[in-house]
Amino acid sequence: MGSVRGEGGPGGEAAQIPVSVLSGFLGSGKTTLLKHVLQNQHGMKVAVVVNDMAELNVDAHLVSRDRGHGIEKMIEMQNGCICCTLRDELLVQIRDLALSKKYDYIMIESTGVAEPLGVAESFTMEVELPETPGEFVPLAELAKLDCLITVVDAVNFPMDSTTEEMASDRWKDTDERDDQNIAFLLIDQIEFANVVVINKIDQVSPEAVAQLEKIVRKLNSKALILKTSYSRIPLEQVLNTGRFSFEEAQAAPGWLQSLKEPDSQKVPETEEYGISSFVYRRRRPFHPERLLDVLEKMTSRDMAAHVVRSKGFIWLASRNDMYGDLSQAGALATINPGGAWFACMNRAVWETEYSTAAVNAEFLDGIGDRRQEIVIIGKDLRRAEVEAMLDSCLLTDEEFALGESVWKTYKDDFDPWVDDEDDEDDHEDEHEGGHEGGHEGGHENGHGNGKEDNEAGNHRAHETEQKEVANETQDDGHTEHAHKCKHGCDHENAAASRKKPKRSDKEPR
Ligand SMILES: Nc1nc2c(ncn2[C@@H]2O[C@H](COP(=O)(O)OP(=O)(O)OP(=O)(O)O)[C@@H](O)[C@H]2O)c(=O)[nH]1
Repeated sequence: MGSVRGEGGPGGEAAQIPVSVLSGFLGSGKTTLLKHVLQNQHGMKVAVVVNDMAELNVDAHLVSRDRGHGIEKMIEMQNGCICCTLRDELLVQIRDLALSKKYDYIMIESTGVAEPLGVAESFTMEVELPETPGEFVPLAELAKLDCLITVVDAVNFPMDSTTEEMASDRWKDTDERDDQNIAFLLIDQIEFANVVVINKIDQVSPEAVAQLEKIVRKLNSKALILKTSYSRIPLEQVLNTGRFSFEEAQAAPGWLQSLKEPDSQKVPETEEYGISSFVYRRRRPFHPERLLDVLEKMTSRDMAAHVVRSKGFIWLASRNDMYGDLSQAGALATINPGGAWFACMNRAVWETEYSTAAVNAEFLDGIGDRRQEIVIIGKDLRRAEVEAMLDSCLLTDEEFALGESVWKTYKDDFDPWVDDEDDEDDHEDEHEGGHEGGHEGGHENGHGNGKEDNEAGNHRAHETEQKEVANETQDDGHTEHAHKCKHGCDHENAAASRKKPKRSDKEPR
């Protein structure tokens, strides 16, 4: 991929900086796509804006851990959504990135509840020029919206209540909309996209993928549709595509509607769809066996309807040296190896190389920086219930008093977190393969939402599955290096990550 800056190219005349915007429901694979792009683009200076609705920006942490793979600048925006409450801030950020003239491209990852229409509308707005206060220019003079990409989760998309006809007839019938129907958010995200990525096809049957493709096509007759595992898209389909057109956008129902509403009447998407979040923080390890049981419950059909997404950093009693990355999206949950706790490292190393104030602030006697820190996002979320479930996994006082030598003996059925040598081998494989090489090294719980019984069918049954798949060729033609690749980990070297994590690993999460 060449280094192309707007229409003028680097050093050329023009040059609004091109912008691609990633949307897609919670947990569909946006961060995975962003990382895939950053790791595989060559020579472009890419600035990324990562927006998370929760107060803790886990995505930004995961993306910045891959710094050095094409990412030049990371802007974190949390506690709101760039298509509504944070729109003004987004405008200023894009303006500043464009005016700096340091970057070739901007990629924006919006929250799972963002409406791409709202983000696109931002490009019709004006921004004040910082050096000449009072002078405004249209954002579109500085930055050019290149492409809106929506990632669709093939596992969790509610196909059981959706046929093509329903999608095109019933769902589009505004009379039938009720404010809290997330299905309509999914529809909006698909309808207003230039590229729709149907992701997680490794987890569903070819028939289910084909049906979902038909639904997407009914909803959006023009978009390019890509079908992927781990969001591995060809880069030229999402960067410098020239697919977004203001003329076409103007024809979309609801275009500029939100700009006409007075601010006082604007309802944030989180409220509109009944979605809320909280951060679960504790300073006790989880018992691995009890955590596995709870993850099974959280990914069950009933519970997944409420706990739509959880992600964050966990402390497993049986693995006291490293934190794990927990990620649950609807019916799927994984735990991947994260990095070393500071408490397990040579103090002289991190004291000289990392911000001691930030690290010291989270140190407690006996446990160091170890902790649970998990963002829970849900619809009509029953916080007390979820907290009680997770609390039941924490070691009791008696168990805690027994110490690490006993914790290590606990039954732990999560996949092993790989050793350094294996990790290096796997990453070599990945680079040779020319893609992110992305299978989870973690434990995965899969629940099919009961879809195996219906015509969408053949999702994985309610089961617990250890991923140990070797070099399996996927439908999209990629070879999947499965069992030990640490998807989402520091690609430089796990040894480095364990003994000396990057600064970003330990910046306040
Ligand atoms: N099995 C499988 N898992 C996937 C695939 N793509 C992504 N995942 C996993 O799904 C989880 C969510 O992926 P993310 O990329 O973080 O999703 P997201 O859309 O950025 O999530 P939010 O920002 O929280 O809305 C992670 O554990 C990913 O590793 C896929 O194609 N197949």
